[in-house]
Amino acid sequence: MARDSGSRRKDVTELAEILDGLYGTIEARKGADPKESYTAKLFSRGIDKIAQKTGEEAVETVIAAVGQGRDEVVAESADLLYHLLVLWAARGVAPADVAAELARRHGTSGLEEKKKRNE
Ligand SMILES: N=c1c2ncn([C@@H]3O[C@H](COP(=O)(O)OP(=O)(O)OP(=O)(O)O)[C@@H](O)[C@H]3O)c2ncn1[C@@H]1O[C@H](COP(=O)(O)O)[C@@H](O)[C@H]1O
Repeated sequence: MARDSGSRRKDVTELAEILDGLYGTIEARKGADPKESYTAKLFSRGIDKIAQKTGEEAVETVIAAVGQGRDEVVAESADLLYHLLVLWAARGVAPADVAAELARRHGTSGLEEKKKRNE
């Protein structure tokens, strides 16, 4: 059964808090020992490797979406979100930057926006 908007808001707030905490942990791993931390290992390998891993996780998520169960979609989505946050941190993008961009788009139809882009 679909969750009501109050429950959905609570879920989204919880997700935002988790992502914010995870982003803080990721930032704190900059300069940490790559032998002690997977995040530090990714940072030490540079943006090309981080981008490659993020792409792989995106592909694994869509493969799960079309051919696997809900649990696999959830697990691959968590991997993807983690790697996306590492990519943001590597490029100096804060969650607030993406939130602002989504807020700016909110209420504008995707089709309308596409039309403006092609004008
Ligand atoms: N959420 C995650 C998370 N999700 C996925 N992963 C790692 O992402 C990797 C993906 O697996 P792959 O098999 O694709 O990659 P791999 O073979 O290990 O790596 P490559 O050799 O391909 O580079 C696994 O090692 C996972 O453990 C994560 N690693 C860390 N976190 C979070 O980051 C925090 C900090 O972790 P550390 O930096 O390791 O302390 C942890 O407390 C977690 O909260």
